[in-house]
Amino acid sequence: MIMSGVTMAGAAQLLKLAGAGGCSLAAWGVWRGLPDQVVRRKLMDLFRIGGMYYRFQGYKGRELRNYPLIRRVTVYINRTEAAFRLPTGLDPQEVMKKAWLFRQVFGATAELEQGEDAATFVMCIYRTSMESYEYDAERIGECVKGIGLPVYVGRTRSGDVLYDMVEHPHLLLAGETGSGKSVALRSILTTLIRSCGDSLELYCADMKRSEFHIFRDVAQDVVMDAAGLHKIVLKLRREMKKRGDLLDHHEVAHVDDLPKWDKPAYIVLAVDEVALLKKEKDIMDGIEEISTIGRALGVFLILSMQRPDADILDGKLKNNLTVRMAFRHADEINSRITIGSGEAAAIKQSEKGRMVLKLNGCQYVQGPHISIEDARMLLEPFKRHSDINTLDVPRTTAYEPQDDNSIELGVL
Ligand SMILES: Nc1ncnc2c1ncn2[C@@H]1O[C@H](COP(=O)(O)OP(=O)(O)OP(=O)(O)O)[C@@H](O)[C@H]1O
Repeated sequence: MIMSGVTMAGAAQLLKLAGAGGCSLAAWGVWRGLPDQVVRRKLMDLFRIGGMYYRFQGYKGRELRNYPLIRRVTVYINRTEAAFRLPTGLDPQEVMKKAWLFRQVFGATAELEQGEDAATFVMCIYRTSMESYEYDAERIGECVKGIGLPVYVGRTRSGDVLYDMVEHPHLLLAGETGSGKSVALRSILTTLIRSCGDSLELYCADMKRSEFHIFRDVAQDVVMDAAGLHKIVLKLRREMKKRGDLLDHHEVAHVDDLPKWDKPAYIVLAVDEVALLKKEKDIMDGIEEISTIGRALGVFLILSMQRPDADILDGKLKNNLTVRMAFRHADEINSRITIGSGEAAAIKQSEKGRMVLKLNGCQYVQGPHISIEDARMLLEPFKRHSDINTLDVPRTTAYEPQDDNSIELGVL
């Protein structure tokens, strides 16, 4: 419900002052104090401080500035909205990069959204902050129904956020210690396991040796050190070679286009604290290779790290990790490495599980909370009671490649 740009009380006060012939200065003072006017002034200051204007030369070479045009400021019961349009020549990316500044000026509940028309933006200042909430397996199960490889991210004020890994393949989670990465990984993997069943083969590598043990006997393999991960990477490399041959044999470009009887399961490799593998060149090369060719072959990555490490994220791997979840970052520089803007540094320490999701633009999302005990209970029905590792078992498919020895074990 709209309360109107000029609040009722404010308008009444304004009229009273004007009607009584009260000094116009007082009326001006009241007008300036109206919520929408305060927002307009603060926005103009923000454009100035943030250099969000188009600079051009005027008469006698004088520098002139063309600022964004504030089209409206509307005060609703639960939020205040301000819409503005950029002047021609000002790059919208420059504004998106400085989205953190809107939170700094208007508080933690301010969010910036880019309109369909690239030059229009809407900033919302909500009255309440996004609340944390518990993982509800039944509801989330309903939400993700029908999605091939669903990643349930969390909630914004306008509803649930989820996506299909098949369309947006490789994911990076980054954030400082205690920001909520492990809980998010737990929730994402629990949802994947529960919704995909046999169409998913999960491999987990926990470099911190902290909690992936809950996926033992559910995932195909859970390893806690570099040597174990090295073996998995080698297996996946062989599997990718097989799948490449399979696509070639059926003359299709993606595993989803294979006939049903010959379609392999999706593979997800989740690595917690990948930065600890920085010196393991073989493993990092293997991970980079998956990020490059895995998509069409149905092999996907979920990587997490505390500090976004520029060495690891430089180059190919960073470009291939198309979806990023940036939990609280220590500073703007780190946040820029992860999502290309400083927004993740504006997340407060108390906002556990809050992230900036970079997927077709950036948005703030609150992830659900799930305890280790609850995850263990939800995974119980999916436990294998024998020790079958499917990549070791020959697949019974219609097509079996003849030459499978072209990749030497031990050499990546
Ligand atoms: N979505 C959430 N909702 C509410 N509380 C959360 C959420 N996520 C995390 N927390 C709280 O924050 C604490 C730390 O979270 P978590 O262990 O996931 O951090 P982390 O980023 O993995 O830290 P580290 O890198 O040190 O392992 C949790 O024990 C939990 O109490």
